[in-house]
Amino acid sequence: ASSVSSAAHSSTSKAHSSTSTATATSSGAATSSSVSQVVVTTVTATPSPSAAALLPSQAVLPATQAWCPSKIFCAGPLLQTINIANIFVDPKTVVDKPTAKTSKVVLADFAALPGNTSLTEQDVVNFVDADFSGEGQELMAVTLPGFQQTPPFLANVTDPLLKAFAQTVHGFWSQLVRGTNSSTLCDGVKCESSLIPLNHTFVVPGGRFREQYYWDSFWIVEGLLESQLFSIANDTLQNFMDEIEHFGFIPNGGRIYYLNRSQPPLFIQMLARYVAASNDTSILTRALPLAERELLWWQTNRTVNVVSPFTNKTHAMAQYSVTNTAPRPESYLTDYVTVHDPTQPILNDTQGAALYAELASGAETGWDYSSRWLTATTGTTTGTGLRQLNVKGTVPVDLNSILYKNRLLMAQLYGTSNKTAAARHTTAAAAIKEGVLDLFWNATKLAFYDFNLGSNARNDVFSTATFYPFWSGIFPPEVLANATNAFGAFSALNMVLNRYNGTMPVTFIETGLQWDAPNAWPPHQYIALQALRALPANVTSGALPTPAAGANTFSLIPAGQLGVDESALPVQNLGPTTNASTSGPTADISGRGAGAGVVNGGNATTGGWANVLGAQLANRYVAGVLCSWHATGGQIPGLLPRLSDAELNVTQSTTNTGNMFEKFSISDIDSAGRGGEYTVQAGFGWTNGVLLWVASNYGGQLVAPVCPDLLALTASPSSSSSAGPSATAPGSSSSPSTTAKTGAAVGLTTSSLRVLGALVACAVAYVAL
Ligand SMILES: OC[C@H]1O[C@H](O[C@H]2O[C@H](CO)[C@@H](O)[C@H](O)[C@H]2O)[C@H](O)[C@@H](O)[C@@H]1O
Repeated sequence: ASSVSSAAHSSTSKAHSSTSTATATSSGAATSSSVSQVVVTTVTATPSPSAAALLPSQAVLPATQAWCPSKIFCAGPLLQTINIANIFVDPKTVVDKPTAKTSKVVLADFAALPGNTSLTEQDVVNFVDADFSGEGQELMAVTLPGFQQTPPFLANVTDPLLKAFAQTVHGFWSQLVRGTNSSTLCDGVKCESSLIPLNHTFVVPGGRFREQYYWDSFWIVEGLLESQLFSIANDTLQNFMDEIEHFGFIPNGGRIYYLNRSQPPLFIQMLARYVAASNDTSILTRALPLAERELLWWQTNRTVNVVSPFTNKTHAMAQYSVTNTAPRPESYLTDYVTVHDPTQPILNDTQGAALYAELASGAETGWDYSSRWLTATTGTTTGTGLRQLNVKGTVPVDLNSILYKNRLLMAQLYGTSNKTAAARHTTAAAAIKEGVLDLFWNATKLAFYDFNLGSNARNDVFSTATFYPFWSGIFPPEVLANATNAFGAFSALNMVLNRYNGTMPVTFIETGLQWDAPNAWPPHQYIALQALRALPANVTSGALPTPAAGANTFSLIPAGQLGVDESALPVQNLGPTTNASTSGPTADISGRGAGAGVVNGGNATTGGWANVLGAQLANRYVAGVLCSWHATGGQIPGLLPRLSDAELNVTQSTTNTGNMFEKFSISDIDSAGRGGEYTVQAGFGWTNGVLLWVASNYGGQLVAPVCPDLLALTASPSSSSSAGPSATAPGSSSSPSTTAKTGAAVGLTTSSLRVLGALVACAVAYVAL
């Protein structure tokens, strides 16, 4: 890097709300040419009312984790004490702060704090302020090399507003591209940091996710390739290759506290997409041996033999399974509370350790957390739900579909250059495919479900994981047999498009977990779209089925597929005091017929049912991203005026310039998803990547959406969803919602953690007595 100037806003704690700006100069470790000014952190300090209060007593420390030896950033007395003090809104903040002093001095300062019985929150605040610096300070923004204002894919987008929006999103890469700042990087002596320094430029998801993430990068790379930012895509791959070389696998994210786990293994898919888009086959010399190594890691560390109760055949299948007996450092308080929850039965050390392993395994899935991983789906508050995690007892359909596709891509990438290796991967793929069809496919319900090792049967939670085998090219014989069955496998998506304003939710179960209803995530819209595109033409060329008179699109779904009754489906609001009906013909808020009248579904599309659903979902995705961005302050000069302050006040966005959210909602298109253990993040890598991919691939079919009227939203008391055209006027102007919107934060945050923290304090005190 030639010139460097990085400004990092470092908010320290809730009790001390000062903000500092550090300017650093460096030669930089990033490969790109120059560095621009950027704010790299997002945490807002909030004053605590209880700074003078004594800290609650603590549970016994968990075992030290061999994989995470830092006495500062890994499980141990220092991290537990800071978390018990609960001085940050987000427990990830402190583990992303490099120390301001040597490790030795930090540990000595910690040891010098008053003993547990007289330690106050203010003592901990003072300690953190004195001994740690700003989170994310080891990273710097870098200027994108080869950035084109008008990349070729924009020519595919015909609607002028959407063309301009896609171009705006293309410009957002500059806000998310990072390099390691060698001048602020800790050497482990002068200071210590949790960052895994990377040699090459990378793109972060955004918000609290300040580092490179594994599976997020797949959708980021899809977008980078549309933007023709080939060198950044290459850099991303080089970083992953460095990690495989160094660690033997790709960690969840670029911090040492992620080193006990991976994430959905999409490196080979990124590699194949990069080679196809750039024609740069030279990368394969380094990449193929390392891809082999990654596959071997999954085979050695994450594979179980499953004897099928259906065919009695034995299949070697992959699962997410992490060895871990302590809270995740980045979610320390959350995990600690889950294990020590006083409203739940007391767990002994072995049970607590097993639950910590489940929590880490859940994070490895990328779907942290979901009813997919629970042994039961009742009693579903976050606390009680997570007690029921059964990730290690689950064989997931999406993971095995990804590995199947990885094997096929490896065979393709070797091609004729190494026929033996190609044949080996083709054989491995065939074995996985056999296992996927045997263990996960339910030929009656026409859907794929995870396999439960405990019950030796398929689970019945229907989720977007059902689309992964289709995306990877695995088609059950029933689907290949006829169009009715093929549609049946996608009939839930058809129902969503007709019955709701938003996109495909993860599941139809509302648990408060972020990978459940009502949340709809960008990666899954992409997978569903790709699954539709992958279906063979002979089963997709017919018209979109329509419900019988008096029925709605729920009736087109095979019996039992969703695992929930129609009356238990999420509700769609139609106005301040009106919900769509939960049964009968008016439960569909759209018009009927092949593509006609689906809210924000674009113009009627010609072609078979899969094309129609694809175009509708693509339009719906763009509607959700654009409307929520506009509702939080986004504007496009000359095409999309900024909303008035009165309107932006509804989303608390009067000083904002538009959020690209990480997750969305089945029913709201003007706000983000909700729930989970951290507040909704904006940025956002995969949202942008999928938006650009959709713009490129569906550009001619995209029509500017009708966004909800925000002022109408303030008209009424609380409700969970918003904003949709009324049932009588599909596709027309918006109708009101009842939700107080927020452009920034939703979910289990400080106050709920404080309450839980207090409960835990009581419980621990009680146990101590
Ligand atoms: O800090 C809690 C958890 O946060 C991450 O998970 C979520 O964000 C990731 C980045 O966008 C995404 O890859 C993942 O699917 C999300 O659920 C992190 O990956 C977890 O390991 C972490 O514990």
